[in-house]
Amino acid sequence: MTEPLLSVRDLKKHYPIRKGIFNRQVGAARAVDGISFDIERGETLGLVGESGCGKSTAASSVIRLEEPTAGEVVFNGNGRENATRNADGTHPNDVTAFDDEELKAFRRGAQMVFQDPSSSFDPRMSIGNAVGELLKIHGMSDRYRRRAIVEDLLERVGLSGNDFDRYPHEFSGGQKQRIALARALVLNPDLIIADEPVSALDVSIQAEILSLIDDLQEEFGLSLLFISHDMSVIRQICDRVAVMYLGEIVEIGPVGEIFTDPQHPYTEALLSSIPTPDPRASVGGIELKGTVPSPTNPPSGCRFHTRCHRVIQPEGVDVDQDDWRGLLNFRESVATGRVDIEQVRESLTAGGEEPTDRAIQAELREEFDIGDSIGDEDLEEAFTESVRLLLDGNAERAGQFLEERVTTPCAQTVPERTVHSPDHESACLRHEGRASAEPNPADD
Ligand SMILES: Nc1ncnc2c1ncn2[C@@H]1O[C@H](COP(=O)(O)OP(=O)(O)OP(=O)(O)O)[C@@H](O)[C@H]1O
Repeated sequence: MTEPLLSVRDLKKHYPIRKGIFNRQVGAARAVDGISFDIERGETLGLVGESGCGKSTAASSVIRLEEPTAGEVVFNGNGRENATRNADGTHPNDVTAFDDEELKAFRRGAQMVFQDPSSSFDPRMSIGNAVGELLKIHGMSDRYRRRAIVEDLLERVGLSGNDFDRYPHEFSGGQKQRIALARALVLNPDLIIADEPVSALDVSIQAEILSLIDDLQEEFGLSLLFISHDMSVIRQICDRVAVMYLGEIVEIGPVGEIFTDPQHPYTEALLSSIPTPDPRASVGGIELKGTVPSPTNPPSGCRFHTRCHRVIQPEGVDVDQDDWRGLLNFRESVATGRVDIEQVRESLTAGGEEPTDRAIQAELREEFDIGDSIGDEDLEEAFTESVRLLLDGNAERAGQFLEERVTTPCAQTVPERTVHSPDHESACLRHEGRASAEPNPADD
């Protein structure tokens, strides 16, 4: 078996949070919190997730635009193929340990393309010089040779060699992204990391650029790490996809399988948000409410449990899943002081309704999508009793009461990775008991 071009193991990037006059560290934003994946030669791996999941931080940590907090990034390109581990277990191709010279060489072999092509160019530099700049930096002093290489590349990305002397403002967004691709290719890299390369472009132009990336990948034998928040873009361009949520990879597998047989509820929810003519690929109707929580204080257990539509019910309980989700949301809102009984009273009165205790309870049921009666005596009692405590002005006790009575395993246990088929893994407690993935050596 050939070695992957890139092997990322347990990569972490934690940003320190500092406070006070002594700038003391009081916590950390765990933007990337232990991710592992490989990219084979010629392969495109997608990294998908909502805004704030840590995709860009992952990309810039891989390429060392940011210094990773921990983990290993083994890059076997640039003539560094077939290296073996050192006796002390470190790897000679570990980018995180490269010195300046090795880093410079690595940056020849791994290039980045960013979302906004407009801000990636100096408006005073011709696009030919912008594309050729890296050749100069990396030692090619013959400017006629540089020009010939750049003109050829401009043609390969669908522009003309005659565009060499033109300036960025003379080009559209799509054309600028073509120029950015030419610039990324000029040093003949093995890997391109593209961070949302089409999301700033019109939909009609997106397809053209995706198809260009596809062609270039084939022509140049490139590997790609392709970052996007958009599942439909991922489907068009990627071979495999890693789904990222709050600093972690929750599912990884071949694109075809992930689209037809998603295993993690977060993947289902992302898929559900794209319109598709293929009924097999649609898991419609799942609404991802709210936003990704802060990585400073991620939820316990499975990080997705606070938004998950499949969150597990306690042993022996079998109530309507929407009621269960609603009850957990209610518990969370009470715990964080976001249920304001006075406000409910006022809004009932403003609507011409008498704010009786019963009306307030009904209003809360509606607000949290909890049915008229939860089909489990204990849970129904937990709800009504906590509302009674809130009505009595005892919010703290209501919070404690719900915490004791409304619990899900998903908040308590960190899910292990489960293998569904070769190459397809996810981390969800619902699959516990099925074959676990081989332990990741970097997790030790
Ligand atoms: N320098 C920083 N200091 C503290 N927190 C940061 C820093 N940079 C990013 N973060 C936090 O890390 C998390 C991940 O951010 P990141 O930009 O990597 O996510 P993303 O998935 O790429 O989202 P987007 O598509 O919006 O860029 C976010 O919560 C963000 O606020």
